[in-house]
Amino acid sequence: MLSSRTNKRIGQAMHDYSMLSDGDQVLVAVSGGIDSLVLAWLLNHWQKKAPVKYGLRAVHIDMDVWNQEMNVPNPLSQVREQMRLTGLSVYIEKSLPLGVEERSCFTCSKLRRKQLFDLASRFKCNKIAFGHHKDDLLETLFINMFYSGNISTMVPVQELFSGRLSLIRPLAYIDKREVEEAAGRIGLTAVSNLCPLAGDTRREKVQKMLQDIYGQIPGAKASLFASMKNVREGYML
Ligand SMILES: Nc1ncnc2c1ncn2[C@@H]1O[C@H](COP(=O)(O)OP(=O)(O)OP(=O)(O)O)[C@@H](O)[C@H]1O
Repeated sequence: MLSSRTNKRIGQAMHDYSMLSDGDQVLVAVSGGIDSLVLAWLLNHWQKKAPVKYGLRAVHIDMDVWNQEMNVPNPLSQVREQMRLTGLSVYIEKSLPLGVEERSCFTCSKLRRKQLFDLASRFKCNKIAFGHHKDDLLETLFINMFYSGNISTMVPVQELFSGRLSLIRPLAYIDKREVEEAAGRIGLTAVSNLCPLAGDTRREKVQKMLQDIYGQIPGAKASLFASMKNVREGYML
């Protein structure tokens, strides 16, 4: 159901970083956004044909605190419905409590990450799959340079806790447009994100800047992406 180009690129990323091995138990982190829905469909679909045998457990952290704050109904039934289309059942757990004074994008995502680590341990999963894609990786590279003074990004595979847990990003080689195209082919629809803090302004600024560059310099996106694999350390300060 994926285009052969998209299929090939995802396979390449999985292969380049040895993302999956026999016996892996993968916790699939599903926000309800289009990226993680496509990810869930993909991992479920590949499980049937992959040469390695792995288990899957999809989880969604219910951020009801934000729905209440925005006075909108909880979209859980939509998350369940979309997950049904991916072929995976989803375990839903309420988000950890977030004090009023702690409400920031940073704290919220830090707590969610911690909760995902706990869920992985509880479900005996050695990997957590995230829906980040190529555009996310490129934006993070620039956010880190502009705002934190370092050159780094989210990596396709990241080992934590002395290798007891790995984060994997199978969509790392495909861009947002390809994820959306895949979603269209599969018939998935994003569940809207009603977080009142949504719209990370730093990310939005960088997104706009990058779109502008891609429009002006043909091939810039491919070059920038290639640069992340081609750091000439001898020519850095
Ligand atoms: N509430 C959640 N429950 C489970 N996993 C989540 C949740 N929110 C985010 N994630 C995971 O973290 C990744 C990045 O989160 P981010 O907030 O950037 O995603 P999003 O843009 O809201 O949704 P998506 O990436 O699914 O389109 C998601 O792709 C997903 O794997």
